[in-house]
Amino acid sequence: MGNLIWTIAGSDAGGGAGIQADIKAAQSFGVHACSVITALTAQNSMGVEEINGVAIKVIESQLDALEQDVQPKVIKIGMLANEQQVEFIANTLKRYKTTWQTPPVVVYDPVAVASSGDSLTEEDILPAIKTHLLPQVDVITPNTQETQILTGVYLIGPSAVQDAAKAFNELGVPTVLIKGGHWDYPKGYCIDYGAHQGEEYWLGNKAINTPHSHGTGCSFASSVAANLAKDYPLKDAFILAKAYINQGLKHATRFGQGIGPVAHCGFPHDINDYPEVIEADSWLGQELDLEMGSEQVSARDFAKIETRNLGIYPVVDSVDWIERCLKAGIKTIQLRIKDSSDADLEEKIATAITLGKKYDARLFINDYWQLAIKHGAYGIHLGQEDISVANLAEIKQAGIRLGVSTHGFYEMLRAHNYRPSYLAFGAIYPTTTKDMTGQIQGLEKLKHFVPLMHDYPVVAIGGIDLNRAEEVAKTGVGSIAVVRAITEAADPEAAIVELESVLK
Ligand SMILES: Cc1ncc(COP(=O)(O)OP(=O)(O)O)c(N)n1
Ligand SMILES: Cc1ncsc1CCOP(=O)(O)O
Ligand SMILES: [Mg+2]
Repeated sequence: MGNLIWTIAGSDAGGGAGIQADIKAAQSFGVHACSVITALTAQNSMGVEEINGVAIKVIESQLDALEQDVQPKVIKIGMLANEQQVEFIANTLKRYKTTWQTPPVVVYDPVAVASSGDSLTEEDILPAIKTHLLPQVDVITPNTQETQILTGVYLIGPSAVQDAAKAFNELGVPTVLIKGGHWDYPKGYCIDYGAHQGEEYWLGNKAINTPHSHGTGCSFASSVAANLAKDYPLKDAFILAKAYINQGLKHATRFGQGIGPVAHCGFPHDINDYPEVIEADSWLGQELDLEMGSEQVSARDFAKIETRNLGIYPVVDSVDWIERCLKAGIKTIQLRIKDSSDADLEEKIATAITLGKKYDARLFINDYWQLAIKHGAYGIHLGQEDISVANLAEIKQAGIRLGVSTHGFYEMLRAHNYRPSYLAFGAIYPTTTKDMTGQIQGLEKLKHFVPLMHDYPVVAIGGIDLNRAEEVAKTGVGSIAVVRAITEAADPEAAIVELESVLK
């Protein structure tokens, strides 16, 4: 069931962490949280006074009541008070994973110590966590201290962080998100590390200087859980969780006499709250010793486009279509030829560029950036894989605009590193034009993407036809790229007029 998670965690009487934080974080992302309470902690902003673990039969009855009603896609685990609870939850998760039609994804925040420094367990539960619980966990979100305690790896540098993630893999957890809030490497920065399905992600930003950080761990893990429940890919859930915490730390205030709680302010809509996707060619990448791809020649700040509203943007595969659309008044267009063995490729590209100039239009060449530079194109459109291998410095030096494809929040921020001329976002809907399996973004993500990236011209692409154009236009997007809505229209010229009128 989407848009719903279970959180199995402790109650914080102070209202800043535990179940209370979990519910607020999930709610901020539009996700409902069912709550199974493992302990009633007596704590306030100054410390933990009592833990009060809940009896197993009471935990069991909460779980049974929920199981009879709703089976979530994601279960978030937080504080477990004693060894008995760890074993019981581990066995229960094992049963869910083997008997439910869709096994739940388990996100575990290994809460052992509160931000006040006080222990949050009644006894030493470490051996039970390692033996019983971790093999049932899919995603773990430890901080520096929890990583060191659980793996025995001391985080002295980036390679130690990678080693710790591998140690978690060996303990049975496939996906690891290590939070660097207390790591302070490089000095003054907060770097988080993710390892998932053979991919690695480093996210970073300047540390936010506030003492009021109570509940960040719970809120981070619940944000990850909520966004996974929405079927967002792990890397997007990771980005959103970090942006959510940054936003919350910036707005955090004190309520009592001690450490105040992280604030819960809804979906993070300010790009300044988002971390940098750290790549090898950046200053942070060098500090972390990340390896540069051998072919990569990077650059940023590409030529600007004179407007943010690129209008209806046909993406077509022939010179004939280019000419037909330009004659019909189109001002932004792309030549997308996917057959690189086409004998007349260069001639087609050169002719399309000449036509673009004749009709005073913004003509982008997809993929063939060398030919586009050679023939003086207005712009080049590249995919995420292409920006790792294309010579971006040459494109920039030629003064040619660069459009970049993005599929989700992680790729959005990766593209933002290069400050391209526009950002494309898609596929918004399923399409038969290109295999976009697992990359359908939907309208809700576009609604967030447009205000976040308001400094760029934004192009929505994928499965958009006349019927859908209106809801897409309502997101405020300045351009809609289409293939079939024009090339398969009974009357392409009329389709162009109708699409343009919806976007205006
Ligand atoms: C406007 C626009 N947006 C996205 C794409 C897709 O480009 P890319 O990711 O390079 O994939 P291919 O088009 O090469 O299959 C696009 N072409 N135009
Ligand atoms: C090239 C491309 N990139 C993302 S979706 C897409 C195809 C869009 O085609 P259509 O408008 O026919 O769905
Ligand atoms: Mg391409």
